[in-house]
Amino acid sequence: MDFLDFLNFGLLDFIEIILVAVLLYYIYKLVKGTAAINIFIGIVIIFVAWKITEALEMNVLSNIFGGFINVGILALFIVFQQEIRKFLLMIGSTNFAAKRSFVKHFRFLKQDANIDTDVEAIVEACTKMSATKTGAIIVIERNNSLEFVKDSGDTMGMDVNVPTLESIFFKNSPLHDGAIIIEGNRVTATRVILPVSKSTMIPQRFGLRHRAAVGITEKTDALVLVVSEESGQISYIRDGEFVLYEDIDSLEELLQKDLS
Ligand SMILES: Nc1ncnc2c1ncn2[C@@H]1O[C@H](COP(=O)(O)OP(=O)(O)OP(=O)(O)O)[C@@H](O)[C@H]1O
Repeated sequence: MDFLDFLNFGLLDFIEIILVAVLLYYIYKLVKGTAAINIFIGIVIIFVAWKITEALEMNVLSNIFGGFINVGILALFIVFQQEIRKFLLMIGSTNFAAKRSFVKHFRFLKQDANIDTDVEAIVEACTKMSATKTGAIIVIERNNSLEFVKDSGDTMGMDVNVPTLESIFFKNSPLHDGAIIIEGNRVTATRVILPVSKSTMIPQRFGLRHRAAVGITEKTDALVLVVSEESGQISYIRDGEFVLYEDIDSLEELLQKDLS
């Protein structure tokens, strides 16, 4: 009855299949639209070629392909450095309510993050800048630290309110270039240079400002609002993707929810 062994399908097998599916989904989400997908396909092709040449006893070729594969896990860590980092961040900042409230207990360590963000003021400032086609990029920190990008700009300590946000991005202001970082209800940095996304999924009409917004949300769980200088359009970017919303009230609701 050995050949029927595969029918002994237990609960653990079922759970394993679900977990593998979840893992594959996250890997796909990670490499979707990036150069990593081509590298991944390349590795799979070399692996298949290695197995075929090994089975056909084509020793020279199989040794060459085998040599590539045997460089192994170390090469994978180097090639997929960014993706592995993002993967770990993604796991670390999963939206489980329990995890979020757990992280919140440690927020007392950061004074700024302890105070609720004035979402209403941020959205109102964006609406006003949208009407005057004033370009802006506002990054709101959540659980992942943004310290690594803050260094590229100027350290600030201003309360979040409509006049402050408007005056930062006012075209003739010395602070208007680059992004601002908001922690809790404070603008803690201005003129910040964010990492630019290399994703091929971003439509051509979007320039560097929008790519920078996607870039920082690919690497961290920050939320970003962008006001386009060209069209006045307000974009909401989270987890490396543009979040669609119906009107300005639903944008405010979305932000409130994502920050709670
Ligand atoms: N890496 C970056 N980090 C932060 N801000 C950036 C970055 N790159 C560009 N910006 C900001 O975006 C501004 C304009 O960029 P660009 O016109 O290419 O963006 P865009 O996405 O087309 O936006 P818009 O619709 O407003 O023109 C720059 O002047 C700068 O303030």
